[in-house]
Amino acid sequence: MEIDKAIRESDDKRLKTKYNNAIYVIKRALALYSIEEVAFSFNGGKDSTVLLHLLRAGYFLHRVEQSCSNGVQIDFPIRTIYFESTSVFPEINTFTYDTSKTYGLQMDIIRTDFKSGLEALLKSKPIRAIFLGVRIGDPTAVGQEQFSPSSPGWPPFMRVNPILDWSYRDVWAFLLTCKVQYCSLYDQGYTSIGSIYDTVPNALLSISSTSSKEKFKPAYLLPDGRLERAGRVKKNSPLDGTRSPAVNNGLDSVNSHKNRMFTASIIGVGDEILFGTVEDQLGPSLCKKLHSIGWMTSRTTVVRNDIDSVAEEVDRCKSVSDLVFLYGGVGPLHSDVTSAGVAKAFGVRLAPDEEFEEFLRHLIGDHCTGDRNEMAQLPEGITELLHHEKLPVPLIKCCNVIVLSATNASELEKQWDCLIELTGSDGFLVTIESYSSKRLTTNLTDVETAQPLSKLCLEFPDLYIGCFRRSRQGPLVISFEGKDPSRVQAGVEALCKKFNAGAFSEVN
Ligand SMILES: Cc1cc2nc3c(=O)[nH]c(=O)nc-3n(C[C@H](O)[C@H](O)[C@H](O)COP(=O)(O)O)c2cc1C
Ligand SMILES: Nc1ncnc2c1ncn2[C@@H]1O[C@H](COP(=O)(O)OP(=O)(O)OP(=O)(O)O)[C@@H](O)[C@H]1O
Ligand SMILES: [Mg+2]
Repeated sequence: MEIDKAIRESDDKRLKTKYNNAIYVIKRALALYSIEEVAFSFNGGKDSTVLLHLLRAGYFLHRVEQSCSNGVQIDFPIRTIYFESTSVFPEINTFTYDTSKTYGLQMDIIRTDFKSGLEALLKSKPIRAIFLGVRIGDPTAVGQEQFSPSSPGWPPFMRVNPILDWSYRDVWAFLLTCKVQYCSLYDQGYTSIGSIYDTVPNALLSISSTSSKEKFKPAYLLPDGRLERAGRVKKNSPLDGTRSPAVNNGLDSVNSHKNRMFTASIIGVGDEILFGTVEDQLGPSLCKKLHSIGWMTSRTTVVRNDIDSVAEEVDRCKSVSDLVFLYGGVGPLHSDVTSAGVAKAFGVRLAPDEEFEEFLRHLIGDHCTGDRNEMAQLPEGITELLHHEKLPVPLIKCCNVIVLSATNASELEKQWDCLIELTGSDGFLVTIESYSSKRLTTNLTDVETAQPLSKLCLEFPDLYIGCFRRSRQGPLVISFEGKDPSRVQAGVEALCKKFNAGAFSEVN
C-alpha cells in the first residue's frame, strides 16, 4: 500500500508517530462499526485529503489484519459524503470530483446545509460514525476528542477525528512525503479554505511583486501554522487580503481606549506562600510595575496549587480585569497546575502545543519526548506564545490571561521588560499616562483628620486619597494619586488649607 510504504520509508519520526496514532483510531473505528455504518466527510480541503489517504491505508491494514486481503490493492468502500455549496471555490469542487474518480469513492453529494443533510442521510442509511478531518486549532475542534458524539441538537452519530492532534506542519509533511495530489489553491497562497466569500490567500505568504498581480508562496511554506486561518475573513467584514483579522488581533480597540483606565488582577499560585514558608516577592513587585505604567491593580490573590482553586480565581478575574497575571505553578511537576487551571476557567482542554514543545526541547534536551511532555500542554485554541529573543521560552497568553514563569524578582524584571518591549506602545499591555503622586505626613490624630479628609474625597473624586501609618503611635501618612499632576497638587493644597500652617509635611 503506497501510503503506508511512503511513511515507513520516511525518516520523519514525528510524522510516523502521528500516522500510527491516526491509523490506530481508524482501525478501532472499523473494529467498532461495520463498513456500512461508517462514512467519510470529504470536501477537497487539505485536512480531508490527508484523511482520505489515511482511511485508504487504515482500511487496507484493517483488512490485512483480518486476513481478508492478500496484499493486493483493494478499492475503497467507505461511503463518502460531500456537502456541495454554491459558494465553494471551483478549484475545490473540481478537485473533489476528480479525486473521487481517481480513488473510486462512492460519493453522496448533499446540497442542503450540514444539519438537515445529515438528518436525511442518517434516516436513509445505517450510518453511525463519520470520519472528519477536524484538527486542534480549528474553531470547531474545541472540546472534541478523537471519538466525540455529535453535539446536542444534531442527529446522533459518532464523530471520529483521527487527525485531531495533527498540526499544520504534520499535514504538509504527510501530503509531501506521500506525494499525493492536493487542491491547486494551496499552491496559490491559500492555507485554509472556506467559502469564496470568506477566504482569501494568506497575506503572510505574499511575495512582493512589481507586476500588478500579487503573487503568493505555496501553503506548505507558511512558517507558523497557528496563522493558517489568517486568510479567513471575519464574517460581515469587507474582503481585504492585506490586513487579516487574525494578525490585527484587536489592537484597534486598544488604541481607541488609550485614555481609559486599565485594570489588572494578579494571582499567585503557591501552597508555600500560604503556609508562610516562602515570602511572596512577585505580587508586590508586579503591582509596582503595573502602577509605573499607569495601570491599576484591582485585586491580588494567592491560591493553592490546585486546578479548581486556580480556575475559580481566573474565572473571577478575567471578566473584571483588562489583564490577569499569573505566576507560580508553572512546570512539569504534580503541583504545576496553572495551565490546567487556566484551561478549566476558559472551558477548554489542555492540548500539546508543537511550537512550545520545540522551545522546551531546546532548553531541556530530548529527555521529554513529543506528546508525553506535560509542560508542552497548553489551553487549546486560546493560547498565544509571546516570543522575545531574550526569553529562552516564550510567555503564555490565553485571551487576557498572562502566565509568567518567573520565580523571583530578577526573573520577573526580565520577563516584564520583554513584555513591555513586545507590546510596544499600543499592544495589550499598553503604557498609559502614569500616576502622579504626593505624600504628606502629620502628627494630627485620626479623629482630627477624618472629617476634613472625607470632604476632600468628595471634592476630588478623580484622585485616590489614601491613609496609612507604619505604626499606631507614629505619624499618619496621607497619599494622593492621580493622572493629572495639577489636580494632585490642588488636592494637597486644599487639605493643607483646612488645617493650621505646618500641620503637614511632604515626604517621598
Ligand atoms: C459530517 C459533519 C458533522 C458535523 N457535526 C457537527 C456536530 O456534531 N456539532 C457541531 O456543532 N457542528 C458539526 N458540524 C459542523 C462543523 O463543526 C462546522 O461548523 C463546519 O465544518 C463548518 O466549518 P467552517 O465554518 O470552518 O467552514 C459537522 C459538519 C460535518 C460536515
Ligand atoms: N462541505 C463539506 N463537505 C464534507 N465535509 C466537510 C465539508 N466541510 C467540512 N467538512 C469536514 O470538516 C473537516 C474540517 O473542515 P476544514 O475546513 O477545517 O478542513 P479542510 O477543508 O479539510 O482543510 P482547510 O483547513 O484547508 O480548509 C473536513 O476535513 C471535512 O471532514
Ligand atoms: Mg475547509
